[in-house]
Amino acid sequence: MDKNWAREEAYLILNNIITKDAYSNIEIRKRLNNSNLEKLDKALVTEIVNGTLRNLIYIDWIIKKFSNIKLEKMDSSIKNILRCGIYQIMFLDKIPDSAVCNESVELAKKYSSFGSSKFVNGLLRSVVRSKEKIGYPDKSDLSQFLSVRYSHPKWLVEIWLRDYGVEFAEELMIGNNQVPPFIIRLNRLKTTKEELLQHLKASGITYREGLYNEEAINIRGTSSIENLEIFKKGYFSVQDESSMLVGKIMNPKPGWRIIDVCSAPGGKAAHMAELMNNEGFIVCRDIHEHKLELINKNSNRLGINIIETQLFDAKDIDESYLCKADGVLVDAPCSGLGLLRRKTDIRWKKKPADLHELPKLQYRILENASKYLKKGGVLLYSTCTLNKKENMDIVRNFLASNSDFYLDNIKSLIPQNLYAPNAEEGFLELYPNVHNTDGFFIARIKKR
Ligand SMILES: C[S@@+](CC[C@H](N)C(=O)[O-])C[C@H]1O[C@@H](n2cnc3c(N)ncnc32)[C@H](O)[C@@H]1O
Repeated sequence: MDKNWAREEAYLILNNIITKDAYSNIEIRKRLNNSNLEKLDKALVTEIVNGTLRNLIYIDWIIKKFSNIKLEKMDSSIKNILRCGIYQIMFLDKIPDSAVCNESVELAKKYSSFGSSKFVNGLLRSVVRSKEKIGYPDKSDLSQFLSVRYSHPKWLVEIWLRDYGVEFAEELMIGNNQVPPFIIRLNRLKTTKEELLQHLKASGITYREGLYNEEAINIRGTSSIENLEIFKKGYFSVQDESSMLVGKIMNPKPGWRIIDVCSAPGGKAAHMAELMNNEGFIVCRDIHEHKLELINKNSNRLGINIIETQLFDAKDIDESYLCKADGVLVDAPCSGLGLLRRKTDIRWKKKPADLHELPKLQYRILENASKYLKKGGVLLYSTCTLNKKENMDIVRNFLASNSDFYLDNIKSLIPQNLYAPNAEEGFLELYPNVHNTDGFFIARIKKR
């Protein structure tokens, strides 16, 4: 295994994510799919990039502690070399600290200058010398302490302290720093569970059952899922169990007409089509044309032919669909704060201002979408965020102004082993620290 190469690749990927604003999950997948590195090296690259991003606030706090140059003034390549180095020193046992220092110095010479390599050497060696006593900021400023301790932005810590209290907020942040499980969803239109499991085994992939959904399989042992023949044949999709619960709680029947107003890339629509045994009709809309293409490609791969894609802005109303649908899905654009484990860059790329406009947009989309529903139809509102203003507040406001709608008891629709204290009230909140899923919100609303 060539650790040097792997660590250079990790630095290059991290640099692209931070300086070119690339999405962490997409950048890692793209670079590793095209790389000649071996499987173990690829795993190390992923670990260093995601680990550094997950712990970025803490790592930057350490750099500030040891540097006589202000972080903001530092050359970005040097900053990112230091970040990768400090992650390895503080969090990884498998690489000796001296090797990390030496290789970071070589990277600094290659991607910056000889002078900067001396700075990198000095700083990293100081970190190594004091690593046992670096600690965290003082607890007198609790949100600052938690922000650095768990590498979450201070503004987000403050929202969660307000919404959940200290103990739960802290547990949530610990949950967000865990490596998430890799879950796939069996496609019963194409294969059986037994057959899929045999194929996984034959491809050297280890697996266990999902936690909540019988079509969920938790897998390990592959870094390039798209290259697998069984993926190309449409035997499965990649989807977290939280998202699968959207389909389960919609509980669509064969023959239903469904409108998915914010549908791309179409994971939940495809699941609903599978649950409907590919019988009925699903209109998938989005405002981004290129994303609709992904839905079409995915439907073909999965053998689904009941999905039709349409470019349509959910802020507008389509008179031709009024009172026509058995089910309407509003999987709303949101702040994505439930995905911190998976999309490791979200926590420092997101800004508080990004959250301000969302509730207005979400409310408008929900209100418009509700008009497409038949009497007795199901309106499902979901987000992958953990922010009450984008979740229950939207649903409550909607119900307050639309008396012909009510929250529907979902107890019989969710797995018995799922902790869901609000199921009878018609909604579900999922948390990484409680459910080991992405953070998610789902409400099932019915029209009288
Ligand atoms: C959370 S994602 C949907 C994920 C999808 N349901 C799935 O399971 O794959 C939200 C989607 O809403 C789309 N979107 C954002 N604003 C929209 C609008 N005004 N009208 C329609 N779609 C919108 C985004 O492009 C994005 O694809």
